Amino acid sequence: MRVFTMQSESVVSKTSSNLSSIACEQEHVAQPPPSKRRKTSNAESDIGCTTKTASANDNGESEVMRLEIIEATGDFFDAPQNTLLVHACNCEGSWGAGIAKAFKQKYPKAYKEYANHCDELHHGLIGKAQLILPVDHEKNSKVPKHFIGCLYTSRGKGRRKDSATSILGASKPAMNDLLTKAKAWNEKAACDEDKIKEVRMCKINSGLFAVPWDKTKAALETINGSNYGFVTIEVVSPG
Ligand SMILES: Nc1ncnc2c1ncn2[C@@H]1O[C@H](COP(=O)(O)OP(=O)(O)OC[C@H]2O[C@H](OP(=O)(O)O)[C@H](O)[C@@H]2O)[C@@H](O)[C@H]1O
Repeated sequence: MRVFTMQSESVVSKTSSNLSSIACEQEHVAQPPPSKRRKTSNAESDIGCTTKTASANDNGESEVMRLEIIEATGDFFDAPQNTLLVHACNCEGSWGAGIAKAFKQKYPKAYKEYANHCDELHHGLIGKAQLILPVDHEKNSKVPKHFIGCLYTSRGKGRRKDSATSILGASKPAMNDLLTKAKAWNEKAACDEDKIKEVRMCKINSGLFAVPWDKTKAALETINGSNYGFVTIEVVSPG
């Protein structure tokens, strides 16, 4: 068991064990085909699977680059290795419906980490995030090396879900928290194969949480991506 801490807070799930097996595998796993991309921002052409990283100016200072949300259509889970897949979660430990149910089916060990985290911290998770390492991935396995990002945007689910205003208010801090954890992970990663290479998200909050996507998108676009080294998030929805 290896716990990666920053400011005395658990940065990644505690049972993200066996990092050595995740670490530095010299794999040559075929990359899935790129999703069909539909540009809805003024991003540079064919930004494709590469998450832009923040750069420094001539004085060596980080430039302020707002988080850019690039929308595409395709299979959300058909993502390259080392992608961080992000979705919104309740704090009750349930991935029982919507895209969360698909996460539970595809990444059962990750689900246990999520559920344990909720058992431990419950509603204290609101506005925070959990970064789960690729615990379902093993060398040469068919399960891709995907990190999972849980944004705790509502305390409850179903009828007990928080108000749209509350969910919206929790979304930006939760994403800030996730990107902080992703940055910290990449800085500590032993080698390139361990790092998060890009960030992919569904239209969080827009389904069962019933918050209009444009509102969540606008809130996330105010984040200074250059603080974290990630300035682009690809949002992939079914075609
Ligand atoms: N299989 C699939 N493949 C690809 N895209 C899929 C998909 N299924 C849905 N989408 C899309 O994914 C976006 C988000 O829609 P969702 O309704 O999932 O999530 P949300 O963020 O509004 O709400 C979170 C709560 O839903 C869960 O349910 P439980 O509480 O567990 O019951 C959680 O645990 C939370 O509590 C929408 O664009 C959907 O079109």
